[in-house]
Formats: sequence, C-alpha cells, structure tokens
Amino acid sequence: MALHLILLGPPASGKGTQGRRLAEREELAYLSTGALLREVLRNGGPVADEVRPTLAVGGYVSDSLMCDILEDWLARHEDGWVLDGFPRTVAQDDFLKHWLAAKGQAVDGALALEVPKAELVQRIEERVECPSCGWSGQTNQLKEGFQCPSCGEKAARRDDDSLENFMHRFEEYKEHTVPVIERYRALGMLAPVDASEPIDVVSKCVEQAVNQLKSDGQKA
Ligand SMILES: Nc1ncnc2c1ncn2[C@@H]1O[C@H](COP(=O)(O)OP(=O)(O)O)[C@@H](O)[C@H]1O
Repeated sequence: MALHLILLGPPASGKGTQGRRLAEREELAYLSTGALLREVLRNGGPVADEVRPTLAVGGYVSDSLMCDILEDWLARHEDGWVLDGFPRTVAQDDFLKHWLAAKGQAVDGALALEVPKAELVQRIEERVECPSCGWSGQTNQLKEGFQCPSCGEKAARRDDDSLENFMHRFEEYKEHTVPVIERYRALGMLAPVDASEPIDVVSKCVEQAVNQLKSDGQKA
C-alpha cells in the first residue's frame, strides 16, 4: 500500500530523526523540505538567492515557491512517502490535497510531534546536521572529530540554529502550521505523539500511531 504520511511539529521536535526512521521502516520515500532548501543554498543560483534572506531570519519561504518544489518532488516519488516540513501552511495543505486528489489519492494521516518549548530551546543549542547525507541529531551523538554517525563526514551546526532565528521559526509555526495540525485533528486524521521522550521511545510511539492510522484506513 502506498502510504502518504505527513510529519508535523515545531522546530527541533525530532521530525528529521523520526521521519527518516519511519520512512525506512515502512519502505517509503522521505523528504525534509528544510534539508532540501539548505542544499539549494549550498548549490547557489537564483532560487538560492531568493530564499537565503528568508531562511537567515527564520521566516517561511513563499507558498508558491514551496509548492513548485513539491510538485517536482512528488512527481518523482509516486510510491508513498513521509513528508517532513510540508505542508507548513493551510495553502500548502490545499495544494497537497489537490495534487493527490487528481491522482485519486489522499493523505493517509498526520503525526504531530509534541515537545515543550523550553526543551526545544535546549535541543536547538545542541543540534547538528551532516551536510553530506542529511543526518540530523545532537552533538553527543557525533563520533570523535565531529563526524556524522551515519556517513562519517564532518557534521556542523546549522546556520539558522541561533536562538533568535528559532524564536522566529517558532512564531511562524504557531501562526501558520498549528492551523494545519488543527485541520487534521478535526478530520480525525491526527496522531499526536509525545516527542519529549528518548528517541527510541518516540520511535515506538510513532510506529504504534502509524499502525493505528493504517488500520483506521482499512476500516474506512
Ligand atoms: N514548507 C515550507 N514552507 C515554508 N518554508 C519552509 C518549508 N519547509 C522548510 N521551510 C524553511 O526552511 C527552514 C528550515 O526548516 P527545517 O529544517 O524543517 O527546520 P525546523 O523545523 O527546525 O525549523 C524553515 O524555518 C523555513 O524557513
């Protein structure tokens, strides 16, 4: 069954870590729109110039550009996916629904990772990412010499992980993404997950939530 799952939650709630694990377990494609945008920045060009000022201050990139990027990615991944970082606004959610509906498909469910703000701030201070393979985690997970535990290349803090930038992203999240979460909750398609627990515990909860979403889907 080609599952279409979306992962919602504030910055640093663990969407990258859990999204990758979930996609691997379910044999689905995985997209982190944040990682994709950071790759665009590294490669340079007109799109990089367009998004750089927004990313630098923790703002959301325009819906039209994000939908264009997604349209291209979705067309290349038709066998099911986990989306991390999209839809981040109600307009992006409308786009996704229409895109899937045109193919006779729909989102199967949304997972919302929940973490208190104070804990998010702590995580941001310790967060690192591997520019080579996209792995994301905490500094204490790195191997000696700041090496990525997944591919061995050098990991680094993200340019946008200053406290000020996080605060702006968090406000954007409350204003634009929480309404998306409420939409899925109202539809009975939201699985909230306590993501303040250790990584393996959260993975287990995500697995249970996805199994529940699958069996709900079979009953519907
Ligand atoms: N769907 C999207 N719409 C608008 N902006 C986005 C979207 N996805 C990613 N971004 C931009 O990329 C940044 C980093 O995203 P991400 O890596 O998911 O980090 P986090 O969830 O920790 O903020 C966001 O703060 C935002 O500026």
